Amino acid sequence: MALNGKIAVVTGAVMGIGKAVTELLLQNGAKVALLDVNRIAGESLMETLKKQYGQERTLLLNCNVESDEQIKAALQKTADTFGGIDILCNNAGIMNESTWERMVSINLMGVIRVTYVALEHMSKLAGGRGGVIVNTASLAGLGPLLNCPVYTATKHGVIGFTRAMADASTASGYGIRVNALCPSFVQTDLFTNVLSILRQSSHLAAATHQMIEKFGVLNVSEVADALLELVTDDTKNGEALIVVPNERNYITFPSILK
Ligand SMILES: NC(=O)C1=CN([C@@H]2O[C@H](COP(=O)(O)OP(=O)(O)OC[C@H]3O[C@@H](n4cnc5c(N)ncnc54)[C@H](O)[C@@H]3O)[C@@H](O)[C@H]2O)C=CC1
Ligand SMILES: CCCCCC(=O)CC\C=C/C=C/C=C/[C@@H](O)[C@@H](O)CCCC(=O)O
Repeated sequence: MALNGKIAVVTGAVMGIGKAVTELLLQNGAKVALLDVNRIAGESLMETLKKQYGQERTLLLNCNVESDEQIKAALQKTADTFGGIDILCNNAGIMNESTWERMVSINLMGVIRVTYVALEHMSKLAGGRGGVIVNTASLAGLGPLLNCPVYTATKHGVIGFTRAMADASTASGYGIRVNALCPSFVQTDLFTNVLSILRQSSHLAAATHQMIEKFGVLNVSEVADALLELVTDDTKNGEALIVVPNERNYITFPSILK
């Protein structure tokens, strides 16, 4: 998929990975609707983006992915403003085991909610143009993080949902590719906050620090570049792309499960 003129929706767009993804999509000619709950950071980012990319290529929408009503309004506003939706980056997520039900509602259910509303705009069966959906999972979606079992579960769920939706799209003729991005640790506020929590209490802090040592810490640009590959490579559907520093690999799932 060539990005010039394409219309993208990014959730969790104003900080961290989502901000890097938004900027890379804009650099490649796309228009971007930024969906987030952080108004202050969003308005500050929009000032920068409008100076760099003009007034017409970005749209900031206050949208909590826990709210079906807010999601429907945001995607309708995007379609009305830009003329449709071609790309969806389900990126919004948190890591807080002490509010695990909210984490499930955002990390997994949020991906499901936004995907289902986006199908009404993107699917060729609904009059859409087709397109691509990339869900930000995690390396913790492929293997367990012992200090955050519920976070692990949400990311495993994102990958399972991604692969099932990819197969459903192919079988149904939606014209939409659906892929998952599985980064290791990434230098963002989410990661910094986790480290501060570990310092305070977790008896599993040592094990987590060992994993950080083992897998390394990515910068957000490396993650955004990997997402761009999933967006632009029309051969990719139902894939899970692992991203670690200086390396990217597509996971091969057991053939019995294909
Ligand atoms: N930072 C890391 O080490 C890794 C992060 N990930 C995943 O990447 C995604 C982005 O994480 P980061 O950029 O690190 O986090 P971040 O905390 O830097 O940014 C997350 C963004 O999502 C927004 N957000 C949070 N809850 C929301 C909601 N209910 N509705 C709409 N927006 C909401 C926040 O306001 C923020 O702008 C998450 O899904 C996370 O699980 C995956 C692997 C590693
Ligand atoms: C705890 C902070 C979570 C931050 C957000 C993330 O999603 C980071 C995920 C990064 C890495 C996850 C690694 C998971 C590894 C497991 O699959 C397991 O293989 C670890 C085994 C480690 C070892 O070999 O000892």
